[in-house]
Amino acid sequence: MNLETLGFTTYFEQQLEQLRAPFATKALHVGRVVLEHKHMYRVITEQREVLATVSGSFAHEAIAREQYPAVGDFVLIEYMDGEDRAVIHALFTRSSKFARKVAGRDIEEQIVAVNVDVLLLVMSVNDDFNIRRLERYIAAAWDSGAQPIVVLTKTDLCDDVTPFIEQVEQVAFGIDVYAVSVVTQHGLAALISRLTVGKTAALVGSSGAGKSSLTNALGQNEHMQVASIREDDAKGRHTTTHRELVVLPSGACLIDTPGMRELQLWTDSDSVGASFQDIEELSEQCRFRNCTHANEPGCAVVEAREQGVLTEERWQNYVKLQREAAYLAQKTSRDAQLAEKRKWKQISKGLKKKKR
Ligand SMILES: Nc1nc2c(ncn2[C@@H]2O[C@H](COP(=O)(O)OP(=O)(O)OP(=O)(O)O)[C@@H](O)[C@H]2O)c(=O)[nH]1
Ligand SMILES: [Zn+2]
Repeated sequence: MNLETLGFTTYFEQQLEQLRAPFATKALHVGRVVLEHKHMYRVITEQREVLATVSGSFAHEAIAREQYPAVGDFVLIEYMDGEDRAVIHALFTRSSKFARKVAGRDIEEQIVAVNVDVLLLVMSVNDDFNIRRLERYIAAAWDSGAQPIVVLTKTDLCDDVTPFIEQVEQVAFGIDVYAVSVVTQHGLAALISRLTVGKTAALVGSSGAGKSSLTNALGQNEHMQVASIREDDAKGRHTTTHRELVVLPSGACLIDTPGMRELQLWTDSDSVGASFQDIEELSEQCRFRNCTHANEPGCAVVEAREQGVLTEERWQNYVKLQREAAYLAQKTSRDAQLAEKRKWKQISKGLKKKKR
């Protein structure tokens, strides 16, 4: 598998020399993480597939969880002699990142996939069709750095997809919409033509939206099987797992991880704004620059709502997402402050000990 097929674009190539420099005496290879085990990574290189762990100094320098490799990452690895094992020495800077909130008191980011170029927002045209949910996904996509694409599935189940596409286009500015059916194959070729060599795509969408069916339809005759990998666990039992990054016959890579499938919002106010450009544009027409769109005179947002140009549902969803983004921003900075405080406590404790 050559590096280009693995999605190693000029963005990553440009980092190579600098990243390699500190390891001049080592024979390093570029690889891509296709699966994350506990403290172990399945990595594909031009030559082979290996199981890799991070080096001691890598672990020493990685403080936050997000500094560890994730599915989709490019890494510099060193093969271990005579085994299909390797050591990860360095991580390439990511082009995009998907994270979710981890349940618990502290809000921690858990990375679910990285280096995704195209995010396929999968939604069916039957009972799963939900414009408000789509708005959330679009905000998350812009936030990550990936380009969103809407994929409406199961078109064979409705007589006319036009009204669905029109509804989507009203909330998805500048985003391409594809309507497909895996039953009739309708629209698949057009979607596949977007998934070319060097691109990495990922799927999000609710349960039953048709993600697995779509993956199978896109992955026919694939080079790198979605098929299971047999391995032995710590107790010597055979287990099977799946690669979470595969190369499609069209040449693109496809990431499909459980975390990605149930992606939640981890977003900021800017990306909410990016997916509600109509509201941002209206705000600029308000008489007062710091208009809260509540009851100020000359408010363009209120006017648009009254005239029905801006629907009540869309406005409410915008307010809700902004509130969530504000809450997260506040919570994150408070957690960061507390962490900083703890760190200095540790340091001053250490100093006191030394003095004694
Ligand atoms: N009629 C029709 N049914 C479809 C189509 N695509 C998927 N389905 C059906 O929809 C159901 C759900 O599809 P899946 O591909 O399993 O959905 P999913 O998004 O992977 O669901 P999770 O695995 O729960 O996340 C299955 O019964 C599929 O057979 C389609 O194009 N047309
Ligand atoms: Zn206003």
